[in-house]
Amino acid sequence: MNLLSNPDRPSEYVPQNITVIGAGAWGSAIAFLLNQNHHQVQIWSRQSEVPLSAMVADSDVIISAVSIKGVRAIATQLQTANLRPDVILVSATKGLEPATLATPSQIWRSLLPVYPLVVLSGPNLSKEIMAGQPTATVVASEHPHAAQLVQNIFASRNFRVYTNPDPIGVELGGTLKNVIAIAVGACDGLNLGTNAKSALITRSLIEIIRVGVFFGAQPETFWGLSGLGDLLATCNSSLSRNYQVGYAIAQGKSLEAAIASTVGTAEGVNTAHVLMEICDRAQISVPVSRYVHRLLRGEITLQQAVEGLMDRDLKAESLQEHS
Ligand SMILES: NC(=O)C1=CN([C@@H]2O[C@H](COP(=O)(O)OP(=O)(O)OC[C@H]3O[C@@H](n4cnc5c(N)ncnc54)[C@H](O)[C@@H]3O)[C@@H](O)[C@H]2O)C=CC1
Ligand SMILES: O=C(CO)COP(=O)(O)O
Repeated sequence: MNLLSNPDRPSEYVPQNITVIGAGAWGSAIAFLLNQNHHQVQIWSRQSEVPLSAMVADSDVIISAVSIKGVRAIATQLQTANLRPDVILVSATKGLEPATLATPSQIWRSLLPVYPLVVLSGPNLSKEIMAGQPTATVVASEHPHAAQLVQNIFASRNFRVYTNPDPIGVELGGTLKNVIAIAVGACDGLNLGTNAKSALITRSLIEIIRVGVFFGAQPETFWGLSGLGDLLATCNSSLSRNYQVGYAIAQGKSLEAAIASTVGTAEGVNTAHVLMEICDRAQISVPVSRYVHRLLRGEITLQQAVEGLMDRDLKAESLQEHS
């Protein structure tokens, strides 16, 4: 595929020096997309022999695609690196930090506040991207020029990129749907049917929006690719690791066995615990996520979770619920 044949690409576009941090499934897919667009791409991982600080010295763009447990360590290393003054940072992680309850972008902003930060999130199952299947994503930033630059470096015939001015909303859409994918995987594993699955996804979107609004996000962001879009992708695909964990639990596996049988990181397990701490403190009603959390902690069985959700008080279909 020829990058220059993309009619949307501005004429002043030039290939960039890009470092991708993280050589897991997502970092590899990101590097694959950028290589297809003829950028100078290097991947850094904990196994690399070159120190991260040396590798990023000439980078125009640095993209972090590590799991949440690595984000703070990576950002801390970059604090003392000799970064280009105009470097753009991109966060592609979907998770929440247990110790601080922070999102990845909040960690990046707190440690490296002077550089423009872009959040990349959307319905982006890495295996489909690696297979060249058509995909869309969102790049969100408070710095429109940075979002546009990242849009341009990624955009291709197979990868359509939208900008968005609500980074926290875009980030939370991708992060919180992982908890719901565990619920929907369990729903499918129990063969509860399409009505149940549809109800779970739809009611979950409302609770995701409640949390998003608490973080200062725009509700309409969650109707887009990084909210509803990623919910649909992750809850409808056995490629999703989070879905796989829920499905395996419904097959009778313990959480430990479900995680062990899943290749790669299922962030939703950790996210469920952190999310509950946030929602308990802020009194946000997230019934589906709460049942997932209790299930993962072994406090209830899957059958009790299903019954508990169906037995809740009758109410209006409202976003405003606070109980
Ligand atoms: N695989 C996918 O389809 C997508 C994944 N994501 C998100 O990207 C993140 C990474 O996911 P995957 O690559 O799929 O997981 P993975 O399990 O395949 O890879 C995780 C990566 O994080 C690195 N890492 C973990 N802990 C670290 C630490 N303490 N210090 C430095 N590096 C560390 C690992 O070395 C590895 O490179 C997750 O937050 C995930 O939710 C987002 C979109 C799509
Ligand atoms: O975020 C993803 C797709 O957008 C990947 O989902 P899993 O982490 O559940 O595999």
